[in-house]
Amino acid sequence: MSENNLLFVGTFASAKSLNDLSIFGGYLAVENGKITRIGSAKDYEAEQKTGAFANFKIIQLNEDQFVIPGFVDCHTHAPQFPNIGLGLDRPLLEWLAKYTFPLESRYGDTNFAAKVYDTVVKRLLNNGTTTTCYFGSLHLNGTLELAKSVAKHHQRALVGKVSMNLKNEAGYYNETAKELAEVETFIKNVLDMKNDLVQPVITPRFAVSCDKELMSGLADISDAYNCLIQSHISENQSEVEYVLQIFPQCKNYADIYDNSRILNNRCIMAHAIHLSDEEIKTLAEKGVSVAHCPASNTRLKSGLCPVRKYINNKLIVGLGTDVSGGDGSSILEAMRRTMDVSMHLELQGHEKASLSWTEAFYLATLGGAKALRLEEKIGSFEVGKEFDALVIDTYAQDGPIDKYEHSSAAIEDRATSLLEKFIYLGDDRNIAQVYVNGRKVKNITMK
Ligand SMILES: Nc1nc2[nH]cnc2c(=O)[nH]1
Ligand SMILES: [Zn+2]
Repeated sequence: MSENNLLFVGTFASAKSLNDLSIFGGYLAVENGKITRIGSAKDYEAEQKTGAFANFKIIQLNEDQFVIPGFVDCHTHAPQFPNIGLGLDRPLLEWLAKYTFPLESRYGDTNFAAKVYDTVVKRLLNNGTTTTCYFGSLHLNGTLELAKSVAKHHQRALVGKVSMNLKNEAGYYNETAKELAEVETFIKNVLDMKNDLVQPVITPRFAVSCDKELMSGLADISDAYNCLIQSHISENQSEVEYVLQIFPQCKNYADIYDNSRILNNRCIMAHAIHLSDEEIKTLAEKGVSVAHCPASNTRLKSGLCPVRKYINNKLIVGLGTDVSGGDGSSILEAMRRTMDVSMHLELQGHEKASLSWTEAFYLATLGGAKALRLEEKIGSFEVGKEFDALVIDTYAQDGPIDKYEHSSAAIEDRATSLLEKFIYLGDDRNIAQVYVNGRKVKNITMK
């Protein structure tokens, strides 16, 4: 029996598209990290008898347990985790100046960075986030510590060294030539790690912190290394007004980035709350994806992001926690906030704006994988994809979900109800096992 060959037997749920939730009972085989076979319960019985699975470690789930794809967090700030749940009394630009830049400035200290980042990565894996797209800080070596923590704990991630060259009160920025050189060194260092799970992402913070020269230089580096590029757009009304003042030649916020050549199908933009129809069209045409961060958008009083409208306009959308603007690091929580914000929009008169729990589940998994251009590898259960997955134990001991004898007779499909309950009520106590590329990175002993 090989530890590299795993055979899960039980119930599997994954979203194949926004409107196609697939739930089936049967088996799923993993060899060297990849899904190699999927079959029905009947196939399993038959093949088992032939000894076809003799070389597999069998993980037999009970009727209250099921397997789902790992969660994808398309946007969070690792260095801001010490501030999680603190300082949420100011809107964006004041919040950055008062709380965020002073904290991020400390990550020149690599010991401090290593300690914080280890805690961050462990917390996210415990929450079932198998893939994260991270903002680090301005510091080259500090952010390399983040890449090292990710590799050490076997998470899948995109890691970005933040770029800023415009002055701020905290003195937290770099001169342009130094910044461009450091970004290139950062990329080379991450690529030299030769870790298939970790890739660099170019990270101009936003147009308040970066001029056109820096952003165009970063666009060139992104093209040269075929790297993804991430930033923030149109999060807060005062931010939008300010950037239009400092880029008077640009007709709107998207135009600023377009002029710097950073809008393309390798680009992920966080927030995108206050976009005009023209900007939505530009982002969709360029193939830009949006990281929707509902917790942060509420806590920093930024606004209600019209996700349904974006999906209808063919924008690719994934979910982000955006710590520490966001007050939680769990994608389960982000799914619920997504449902709430979309319902608040509907209650305000935006027709059919609300997103269902199955749609939120899609955004948290395959939607996020698409947003990060990882859909060929992860996000759903298909033969050939890498096995990033969570084993869910619905009624875990001391967990948040109680088992009742009777629930609504209208809910016929037991497996679907278990997933629905987990999405509305579950937390990390229900996430019994976490796998990244077939390797177990969390294990709670199950009944
Ligand atoms: N929410 C959020 N928005 C930003 N815009 C620029 N930087 C940040 C940040 O750190 N957090
Ligand atoms: Zn952010």
